[in-house]
Amino acid sequence: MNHHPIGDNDPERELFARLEAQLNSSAMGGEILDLGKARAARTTPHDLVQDSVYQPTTTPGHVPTVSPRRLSEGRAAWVRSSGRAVRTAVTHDHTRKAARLVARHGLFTLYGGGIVARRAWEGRTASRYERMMRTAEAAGQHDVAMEWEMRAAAFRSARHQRRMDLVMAPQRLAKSAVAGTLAGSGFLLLLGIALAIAEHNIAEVVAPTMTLIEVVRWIVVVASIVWGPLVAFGPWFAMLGLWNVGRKRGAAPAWAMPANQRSTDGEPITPSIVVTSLRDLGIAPLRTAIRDMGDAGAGMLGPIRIAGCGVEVDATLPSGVSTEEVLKRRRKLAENLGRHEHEVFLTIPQAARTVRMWIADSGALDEPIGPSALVTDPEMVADLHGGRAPWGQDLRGDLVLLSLWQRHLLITGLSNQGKTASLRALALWAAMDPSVELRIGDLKGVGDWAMFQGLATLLIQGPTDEDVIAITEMLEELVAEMERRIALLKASGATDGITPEMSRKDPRFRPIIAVVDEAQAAFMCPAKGEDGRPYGGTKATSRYFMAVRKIHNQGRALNITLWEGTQDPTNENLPKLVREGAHIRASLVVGTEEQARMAIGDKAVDGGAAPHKLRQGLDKGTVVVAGDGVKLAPGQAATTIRTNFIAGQDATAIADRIKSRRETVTTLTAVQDTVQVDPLADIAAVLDEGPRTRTQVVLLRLAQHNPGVYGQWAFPDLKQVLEACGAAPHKSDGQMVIARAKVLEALAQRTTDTANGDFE
Ligand SMILES: Nc1ncnc2c1ncn2[C@@H]1O[C@H](COP(=O)(O)OP(=O)(O)OP(=O)(O)O)[C@@H](O)[C@H]1O
Repeated sequence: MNHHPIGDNDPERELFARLEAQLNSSAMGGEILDLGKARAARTTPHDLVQDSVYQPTTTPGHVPTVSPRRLSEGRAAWVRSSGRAVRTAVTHDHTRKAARLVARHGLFTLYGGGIVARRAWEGRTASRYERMMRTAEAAGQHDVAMEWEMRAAAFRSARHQRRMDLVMAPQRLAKSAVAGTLAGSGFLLLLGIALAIAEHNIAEVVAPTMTLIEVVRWIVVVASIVWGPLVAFGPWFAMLGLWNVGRKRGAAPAWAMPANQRSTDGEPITPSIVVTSLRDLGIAPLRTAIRDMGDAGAGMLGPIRIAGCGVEVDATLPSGVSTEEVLKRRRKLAENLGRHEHEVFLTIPQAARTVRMWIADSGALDEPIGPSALVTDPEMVADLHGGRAPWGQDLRGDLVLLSLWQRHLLITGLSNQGKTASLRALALWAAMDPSVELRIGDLKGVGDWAMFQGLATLLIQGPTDEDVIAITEMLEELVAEMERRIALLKASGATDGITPEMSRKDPRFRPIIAVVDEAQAAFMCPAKGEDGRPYGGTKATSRYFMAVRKIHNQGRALNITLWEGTQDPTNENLPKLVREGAHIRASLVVGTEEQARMAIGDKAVDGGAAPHKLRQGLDKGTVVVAGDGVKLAPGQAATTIRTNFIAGQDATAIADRIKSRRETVTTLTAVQDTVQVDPLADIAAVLDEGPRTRTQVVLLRLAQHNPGVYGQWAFPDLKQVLEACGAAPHKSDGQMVIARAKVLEALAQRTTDTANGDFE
C-alpha cells in the first residue's frame, strides 16, 4: 500500500502534487503513445451554401403590372428566400464559431466565479479534508485517509481556537485602542516637547500631532479621488480575475470549446481523458463523486500501462456505482475516449468495484497480425500432453498458447468469419504430435479439411444427410471406443486413469480428437435411422446429440475429445447441454448478446466479454475465449485473441510436412470400415500354420487381404500393433518374423479381457 508522509508546508498542495505526479509519471511509466500517425488530419470541408436570392424579372424603365396573386407569390418567395437566408446565417460555421466563442468566454467567468467561491468556502471549512479522505478511501489508501482525518481534526481545533479568540476580540480591541491612543498621543507630545525645547518655540509642541492630522487628511483626499474609478472599474477587474481563473482551468462545457480541443479522437489516453470519460458516462452518482474528489478523480485510476497496440488501465469506482452500469455504457465510454466501440474492451478484474479498460491505439486493430508460427517455423514439433498450441496474440500483443490435452472445444461465429481456419490451425498443431489420432467430419465439404487426407484416420466431407449419418456413426464409434477403454482400464487396474505416459506410449489409449465442422447441420438433419431414431434434433433419442453428450460426459477421462465448429448459434442448432459440455468455448463475431451468451456462457459475458461487439467482416479471426485451456488473469472470465490466419495452401504445406514425419495413416471415409478392421485378427488370419512367418510376407498378405486399410502398411505399423499386445516381431535366422503362438495367445487374452470387462 502506498504511504505518503505529509509535509508541514502547505501539505494539501503537496499531496495534490504527489497524486498528480503518481498518475502522470508512474502511471504512464514515462511513456506516452504517439498516436499522431494514426490520426490523419481531419478537416471537414464546409461548402458555403449559396443563397437563392429573389430576382425580379424587370427591365429598366418598365413597371410591371403585377396581379395581387403574383404579388403574394412574390412575397411568399421572398419570405421563403429570406427564411432560408436566416437559417443559413444561423447555421453557418462562422456564426457557430462566434456563438461558441462568446459562450465560452462568458462561461469561463461564470465557472471561474464558482471555482473562486469554492476555494473560499474550502478555505474556511473542513470540506476539502473530507473530500481527500473520501478519495483516499476510494483508492484503498486507508493510511492516507487516516492522515487526512488527523489533519481535519487539527484544522477544526485551530478553527475553534480562532473563533474563541474572536469572541474576546472586541474587548481586547477596545483595550488596545485606548492603550494605543494614549501611548501614541504621549509619544507625539513628548516628540513635540523635544522639538519645542530644541527650537525654543512653544508652538512646536503640537507640530507632530498636526503633521499626523495632515497625513490623515491627504489619505482621505487621495482615497476620495481613487474611490470613484475604483468603484467603477473594480467589478470589471474582479470579473477579469474570475475569467482568468476559469480560462486557466478550461472550465467550460465541451460544446463551447474550439473544435481542436473538443475532439479527442485518437488522442493518447491520459488520466484526465479517462476520468472525464467516466464522469460523462451519464451515471449521476459517478459524476457527483468525481466532481467531489479533491484530485478530480485521478485517485480512481491505477497505472496506465502500455499493453500491445493499446493501453490498459483499472478504474476503481466510488461506492454506489456498480461495474455493471459502466459495462452497459461501453459505447458511450468508447466515444468519450475518442475511440470506436470495438477499440475498447472492458473486463472486471478481481478487485472490488474495479473495471479494467483496454483501449486500442486508434486504428491499430485494423492492422493485420503476422503469420502463424506453424507457417514460419518448419521445425516445430508438438506434444499434446504438456505443450500448448500457438493460436494468435491477445490484445496486449502477447502470444496466446492453448492447452488442448483432454479438453473439449467449441467455436462459434457468424458465417465466413474464420471458424474453420482457426479450428484447422489447432488440428494441424495437434497432428504434429505423433501419438494423436484425428477423426474429422466436415459438413461443409468444400475441401477445407482435404489436407488431412493421409493424416486423419477418418475424413468425412460433405453437406448431405448421408454425411451427417456418417459423422454420427463416427461419434457413436467413439462412444464404443470409450467403452472399450473403460474395460481396458479396469482390467489393467490403473488407478490414475489415462496418464500422459500411457497416452504417449500405449496405442490403445492414444489421444483421439474428433473434429466436427459446421456441426449445426448435424443438429438440423431430418434423417431417421432404421430404428426410427432421428440423427438430428435435441431429443433423448437423437443420435448425434446423444453421442456428443456421452463424449462430453466421459470422453475427457478416456482421452477422447470432441472439437466442434458451429455457425450462428441458436438453441436448436447448438443445444444448451452441448455448448456447456465444452471446456474451451470460443466465439468469433456473433449477431446478438444472446448468441454471445450461448457461445461463451453468461459468466464471461457478464464479466465484460462481448463477441457480439466485434465487427462482422472486419474482425475476421478474432475470437473471444472463455473456459480453461487459455491462461487468464485472476478473476478474468474471458480473453480476446486475434488468431493467426493459415490459408488453405499454407495448411496443405504444413500437413505435408507433418505427413513426412509421421507414420503413414490410412484415411477412411466411413466408419464402417474402421469398425470392421481388426488388425490383430487379420494378422492371425494371414500367418503360416508353422511357428513363424516373415514380417514381409505378413505385410504382403495383409495388403492383399484389405488393400484399403493395409495397402500403405509398413513394418512400423505391424510392429506397433504386435508390440501393444505383447507379440512383437523378433529376429530369427537374420530375418524379422512373427511367432504364431504369441499372436494366438494375445488374441485369446483379448477375448478374456473383453469378456471380463463391464461395458455399461
Ligand atoms: N485469422 C484470420 N485473420 C484474418 N482473416 C481471416 C482469418 N481467418 C479467416 N479469415 C478470412 O475469413 C475467410 C473465411 O474463413 P473461414 O472459411 O475459416 O470462415 P468460416 O467462419 O469457417 O466460414 P463458414 O462458416 O462460412 O464456413 C477466409 O477466407 C479468410 O479470408
